[in-house]
Amino acid sequence: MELPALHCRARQRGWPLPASPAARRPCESRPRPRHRTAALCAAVAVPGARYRVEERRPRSRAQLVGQLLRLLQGRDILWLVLGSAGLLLSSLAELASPPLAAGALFAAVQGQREVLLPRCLAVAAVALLSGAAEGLRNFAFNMLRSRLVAHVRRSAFFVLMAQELSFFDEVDAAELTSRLSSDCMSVYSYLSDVLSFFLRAGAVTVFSSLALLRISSSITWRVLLLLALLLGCAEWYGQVTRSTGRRTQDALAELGRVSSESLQLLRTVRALGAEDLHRRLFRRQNDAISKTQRQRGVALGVFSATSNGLGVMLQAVTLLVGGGLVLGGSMTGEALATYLLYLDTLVDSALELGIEWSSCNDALGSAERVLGILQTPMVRERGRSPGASRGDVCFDSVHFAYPSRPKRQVLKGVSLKCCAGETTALVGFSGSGKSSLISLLLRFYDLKEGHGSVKFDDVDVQQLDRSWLRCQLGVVAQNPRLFRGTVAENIAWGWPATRKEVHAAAEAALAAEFIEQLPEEWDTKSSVRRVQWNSVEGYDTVCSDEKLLSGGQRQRIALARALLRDPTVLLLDEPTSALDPKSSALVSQALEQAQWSEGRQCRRTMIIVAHDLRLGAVQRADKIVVMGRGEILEQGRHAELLELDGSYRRPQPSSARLEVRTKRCDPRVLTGPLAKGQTKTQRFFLA
Ligand SMILES: Nc1ncnc2c1ncn2[C@@H]1O[C@H](COP(=O)(O)OP(=O)(O)OP(=O)(O)O)[C@@H](O)[C@H]1O
Repeated sequence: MELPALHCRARQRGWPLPASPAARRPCESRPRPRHRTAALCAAVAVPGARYRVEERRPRSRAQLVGQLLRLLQGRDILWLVLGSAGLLLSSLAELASPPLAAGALFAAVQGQREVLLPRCLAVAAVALLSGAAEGLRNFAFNMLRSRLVAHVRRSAFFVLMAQELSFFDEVDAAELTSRLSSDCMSVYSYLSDVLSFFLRAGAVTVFSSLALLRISSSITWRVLLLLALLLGCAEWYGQVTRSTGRRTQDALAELGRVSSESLQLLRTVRALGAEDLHRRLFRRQNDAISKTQRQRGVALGVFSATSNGLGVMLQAVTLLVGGGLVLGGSMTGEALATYLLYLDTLVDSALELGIEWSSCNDALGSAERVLGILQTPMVRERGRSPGASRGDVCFDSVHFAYPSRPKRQVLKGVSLKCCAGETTALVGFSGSGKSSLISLLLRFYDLKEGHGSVKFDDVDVQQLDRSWLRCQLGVVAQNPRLFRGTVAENIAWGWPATRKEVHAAAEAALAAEFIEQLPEEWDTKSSVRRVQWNSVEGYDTVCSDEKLLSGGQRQRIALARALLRDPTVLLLDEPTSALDPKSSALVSQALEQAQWSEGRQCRRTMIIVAHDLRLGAVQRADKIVVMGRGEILEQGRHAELLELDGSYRRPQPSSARLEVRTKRCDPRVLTGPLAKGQTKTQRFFLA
């Protein structure tokens, strides 16, 4: 059968085709209970495994199939049994049909009216049975696939969400996103190919070969020789499909990365005048995809020509040898007709088998990657949740290196006590480890044993429940990010709050005034909220990251977010960086106001990371800690440090000051050639 006809037939039957994995149908399934997801993850988890996803790939195909089958539970088994029953019935019906059809044909040729009708009825009955069995097979396997893919995708997402931040330092988030979307779909095609289509084609190939051997072994060995050639050809085509498919997937992933980065950072791209560079990068990947598609097209052309030629040759050889046997009287005409019909079935199924073998291997690769995610151990440990907290923070001889750069010591024996209700300002050179201290307190990273400890209310943070700990700590990051949603939703993100509480938090963060003046833009989702909350204010304006709001406004929304949770400790990482003096003054005022907790009727502990030493909150801090190269250089109150006449009084030029100087001097001096032995810094100061 011709390849396009084969594809067309496959499409009619709802089988997936190897050339267009992307076009395969998406699948949905009913949500399942949580414990099921945990069970799925546990089923494939390898205890004690390292973080890298690739390192834990299963070694053999059998292991992989075993792992996929272990994902089947409960009702999945029922769908599997039903699908297999349909598969068996449809294969048997396909095998029963050639002798019945040949019998009916010969009854008509020989004028045997009395047997013609029953034979035709038998052909019709087998066709009906085959149709029903096909329907059952497709329906049951489709149900199975969609349920399983939804489980796998959800489990993979939950596993990723449960990872520590250090996991994402080591793997590419874009790659993980691609695995979640495209590879989960490929698991779907894997199941579709192997369980439904591939097994059926395999069964029909074996049974029809046996039937051919039974009818005439002398024709069959010649046929099988030619068939081996045909299978070799299909295997070659499969290899080409596999390698071009893999290259296309890689190029598509890169194309997605380039295009999303270009569009997300369009402002920066424009400001740098780098549009041409981005066009070139995009074109390179796009051309790579076209090239692999062209190679695939050539291979398809060669394969269809060869397979059609070999198919015709098979029939010619059968007619030649079989015709001789019929003329010699050692074979009946009916047997030859049955043989030809079986041959057609065999060629069809053998070609399908050859083609699907390759797409099955492709999908197996994807399944492997997805299972790699599922094998990543989740952080499950539950620590203590002591109830109320005071807000004492203590860093005790902390030595720390990021897991992705284990040789670079970021903190070298830092000891620091931040008493409850006091404000501590961490100042110092860029890269000296200030934000790393905050990350350790938040348990974004854990200290290794013997590398000191971080204590919250005199308890090592590693013994505390992460969620409880993070509820006690309110964070305003250096560059706060907003989610797509209304301003009110953004303030209450992940926290059950009433509208009144959202307003109070916005007021405490001095954000209420600008929020109320925001334009009212609605989308369907927020208009639901509008009815619920009966509100028509700027709080329902839809915003998203870096859209609509300025840096200072986003920082105040982040402060409102933190205050809504009424934490005992406020962690502020560069709260006024990149703000103009007016916004900076507003945020400073908001911070001063934010230190008093109305709910707890006490002062919060505040830890401020700052470059701007003029910030009121820094100068008024109970303790100012000056850091340099992972160590504490000096600490004390503002006046004490000024008196000390050390790093605090005469800091190295910070990035902000560098910026001011850069604006004043001739840019050519900064970009011109360096004198012999001169560093860029020396050139800058000379300028
Ligand atoms: N996720 C990470 N993985 C590896 N290294 C990191 C990571 N985050 C920060 N670092 C490195 O740790 C060092 C300290 O960084 P940190 O952000 O703590 O400094 P900082 O004092 O807060 O700097 P800045 O004032 O510029 O924000 C830097 O050398 C930085 O390159």
